[in-house]
Amino acid sequence: MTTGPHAQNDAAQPTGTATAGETADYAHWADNPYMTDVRPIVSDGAAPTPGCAKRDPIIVADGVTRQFGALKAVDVAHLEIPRHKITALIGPNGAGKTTLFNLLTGFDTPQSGRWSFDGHSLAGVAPHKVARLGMVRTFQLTKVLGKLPVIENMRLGGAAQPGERIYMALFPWLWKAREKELTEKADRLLARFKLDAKREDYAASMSGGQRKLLEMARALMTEPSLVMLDEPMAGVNPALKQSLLDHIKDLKSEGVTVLFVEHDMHMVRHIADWVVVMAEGRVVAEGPPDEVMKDKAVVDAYLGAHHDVDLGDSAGVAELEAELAEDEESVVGTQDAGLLGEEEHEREEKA
Ligand SMILES: Nc1ncnc2c1ncn2[C@@H]1O[C@H](COP(=O)(O)OP(=O)(O)OP(=O)(O)O)[C@@H](O)[C@H]1O
Repeated sequence: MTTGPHAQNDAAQPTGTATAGETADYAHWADNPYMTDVRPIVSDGAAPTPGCAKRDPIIVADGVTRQFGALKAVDVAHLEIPRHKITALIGPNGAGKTTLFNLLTGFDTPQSGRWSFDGHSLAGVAPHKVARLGMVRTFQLTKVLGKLPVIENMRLGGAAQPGERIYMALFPWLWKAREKELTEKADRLLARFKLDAKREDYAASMSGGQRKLLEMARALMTEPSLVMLDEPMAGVNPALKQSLLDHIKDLKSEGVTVLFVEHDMHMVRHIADWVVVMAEGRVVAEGPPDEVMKDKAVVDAYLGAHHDVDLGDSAGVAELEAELAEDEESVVGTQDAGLLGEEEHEREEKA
């Protein structure tokens, strides 16, 4: 697939060298300039503090607030998302991650603030126009159309915009050519995501993981330069998880910027170049995954007083769960359990 941003960002093309230790499976990324770019993500000399300036931001948000009654769901003073990188947006349940996604993509309107994508101001821009500018998203609960075959879901992802439709009605032969082009693109993407065998199946017949893949494939129909994924791993079985991870890395290797919300800390540690942490609507920490997971504000946001845990380490998390089970103030085992509760729930489901 040829994705949009590459040609237009030649000046920003990374020049880093390949990092050592890549496995044979990932050999095709070893010489890829986007995968091996080692230049700092922050702008010259800046420390990785909440709201820090980036060397090459693709999204810049200022003073974005969203209140539901008395609750300030989002209160982001300043945030920059680095171009050509994979950024994870993490935080406990209710931190405001999805609301921020909704605001940035035009699915919700903030009480205040401004934000831009690739230099275009997006305040007040409708979601379909945001997508046309090159910024697409998926949803926590997939929005594939169950009663339509997979191929139709794909074609809709690249469907004509309202103005284009009138034009096509007047000149049907143009529509035929466009439909052929859309179908070919859809088939290429289905093959890439190994969903081609499901082409004629109703989307409703697919597993949760396959629907996530379909939603991601459909998002790529518009050849975006930024893909925003809301909990891509939720409900995905372990076999498909690896494939999803690889697809996300492939996007990066093509110069696509990825921003994703995720509770799965192993995934965050495995693929994120940068992590932004939200708690109670605010950005409370930012930085490379290894450093952020040790940050006191992050550990506080997730785990209260249990400061000695490495959030990316399964043994550490298991130990913590055992500790919390004994702790009367702990939310483990209740509906507020958040990250740890989800991991426990997933294990129960697998058992
Ligand atoms: N439409 C709404 N009306 C009222 N409150 C809302 C609405 N949408 C979100 N909220 C509240 O805003 C806060 C932030 O919610 P949001 O879904 O953005 O959090 P999140 O970080 O994405 O959480 P999770 O990880 O559980 O998905 C929560 O307290 C939520 O209940």
